Amino acid sequence: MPTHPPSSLDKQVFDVICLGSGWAGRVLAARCVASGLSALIVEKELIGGDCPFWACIPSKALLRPAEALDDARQVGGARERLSSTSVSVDAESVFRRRDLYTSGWDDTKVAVPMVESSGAHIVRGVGRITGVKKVNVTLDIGGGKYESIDLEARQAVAICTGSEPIMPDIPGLLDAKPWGPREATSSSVVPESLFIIGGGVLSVEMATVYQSLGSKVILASRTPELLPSVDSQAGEIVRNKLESRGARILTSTEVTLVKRDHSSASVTITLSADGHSQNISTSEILVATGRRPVVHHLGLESIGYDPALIETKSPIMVDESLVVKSISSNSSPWLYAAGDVNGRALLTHTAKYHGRIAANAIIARARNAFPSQSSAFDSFSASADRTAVPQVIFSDPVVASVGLTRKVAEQKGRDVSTVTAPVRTPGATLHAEGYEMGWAQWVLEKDTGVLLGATFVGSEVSDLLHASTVAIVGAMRVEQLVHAIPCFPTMSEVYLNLVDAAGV
Ligand SMILES: Cc1cc2nc3c(=O)[nH]c(=O)nc-3n(C[C@H](O)[C@H](O)[C@H](O)COP(=O)(O)OP(=O)(O)OC[C@H]3O[C@@H](n4cnc5c(N)ncnc54)[C@H](O)[C@@H]3O)c2cc1C
Ligand SMILES: NC(=O)c1ccc[n+]([C@@H]2O[C@H](COP(=O)([O-])OP(=O)(O)OC[C@H]3O[C@@H](n4cnc5c(N)ncnc54)[C@H](O)[C@@H]3O)[C@@H](O)[C@H]2O)c1
Repeated sequence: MPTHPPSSLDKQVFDVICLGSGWAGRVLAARCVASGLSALIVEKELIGGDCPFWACIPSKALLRPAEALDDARQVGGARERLSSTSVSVDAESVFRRRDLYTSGWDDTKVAVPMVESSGAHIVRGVGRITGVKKVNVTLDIGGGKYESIDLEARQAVAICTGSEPIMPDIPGLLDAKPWGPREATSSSVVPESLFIIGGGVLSVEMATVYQSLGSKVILASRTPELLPSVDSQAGEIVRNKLESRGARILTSTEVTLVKRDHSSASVTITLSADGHSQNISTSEILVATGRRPVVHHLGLESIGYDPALIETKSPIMVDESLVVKSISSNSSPWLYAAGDVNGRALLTHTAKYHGRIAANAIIARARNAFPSQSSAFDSFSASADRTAVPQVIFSDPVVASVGLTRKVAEQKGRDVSTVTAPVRTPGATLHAEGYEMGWAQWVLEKDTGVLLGATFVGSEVSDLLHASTVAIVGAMRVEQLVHAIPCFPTMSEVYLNLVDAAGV
């Protein structure tokens, strides 16, 4: 039952109205309220958005038990307590742990109180823009009845509607009722075999989860390498580990036909690679072929936004303070788009960052204090989107990267060099005797030595990343980084290996 139907609203005018209660909308609303503005969040599903229920939190909750078991297996003294090397995670307990972290998909336990304690108002329903600073909210209350309310924003409306999975147009796929990210993160069933379409972040993380739970995993990527968004060596290391544990990885491969036999519950997949085709049988399929922004049915046409951009489901174009471009309006900037919907980086931490930047801009404009000239490091510009987006891929081993890869830097016409080093430090070997997979790389601007990108691959490397993020944002030169002394014996001594490799 909806807890905050439209009829529960005691006013129709708010300073700020957010469509969507994911991290982008929640951070934006909370910051505006903390500055004395009133804010309303409109949400059509669970309050909290994707991250706590169907994305980051359940996926990482599912990954952690196998990681902990692996760590124990690599450390003498702990290893001996495991009765045999074939000990694996207990699937039922893994799912139970995941259910705790998602609060059983009940948003009233954590997410609603969190928003309410921020002082933002919440209403359940589908939000739609009906004109400049105007929003309509409709809620289906069952029995063919709807509740609806027209609202007005004094300062701003923020589109924080997130993204949705892309379903590729493969004959038979829809009829086979494949899993998407929601089913993969909320399932309490371990399929005997799982065929994953896609070779990106979600594919690799879910391959790791279901392999650890006992499924036979087959992954088909149309790209020649796994994880094409990071440096190819990182994708190669992850591929080798998945294969060493029994997964079958098919690259440069297209799925051309899917056929589910509803009587036997098995699915036959037809694949094509190098002009040859083959059939593979599986019990379940996961589609992990990327996401696109939720821009349809938002009423954007009512304010002159190009219908072709809505039709093609293109990300909403925004300026540096995340104001929507290309709408017909004579009033000062009032419409913002934050998080996945603007397509800049589809990550929770960037959604939070966008919420912060857009809120800062809304507050400054409400106070007539918005600067006439913007600069990269003012608090109203989402400049990190262009230079220093960090991402941790929770594969085995973990891949943590920030900034430019060599390939992207070169595509941008930058003259760069790379230095690489093993994550082989006293800290790493103390962490785990079997620490053999660690690898790190910096991308440096050739003539200045300024750090542009960093990648770390290995167990427990995720927290190594932030130091490189700070160095990239600060445009630090590798000579300066010699003076950032990492502690002994920690894994951060990989930074010594990198400055050594850079010859400084
Ligand atoms: C399986 C998986 C794992 C992931 N793991 C990570 C991770 O480990 N780390 C990371 O940084 N990122 C991760 N991501 C990405 C992350 O989940 C997203 O980037 C993040 O949730 C985006 O937040 P958002 O606020 O933009 O949108 P969302 O969280 O998607 O919120 C948008 C909300 O808007 C609502 N909405 C849409 N239209 C309307 C409307 N018309 N009216 C009212 N409400 C509406 C939706 O119901 C939704 O609740 C993962 C994604 C997936 C799929
Ligand atoms: N740890 C994290 O930060 C995390 C985890 C999961 C998801 N996410 C985010 O969620 C988003 C979605 O993840 P994703 O893995 O679905 O997207 P992705 O963009 O990372 O990867 C999709 C992959 O699917 C491939 N593909 C597309 N169509 C295909 C087809 N018909 N057949 C075979 N392969 C095909 C693409 O080449 C691409 O490599 C990403 O932007 C990601 O950043 C983040």
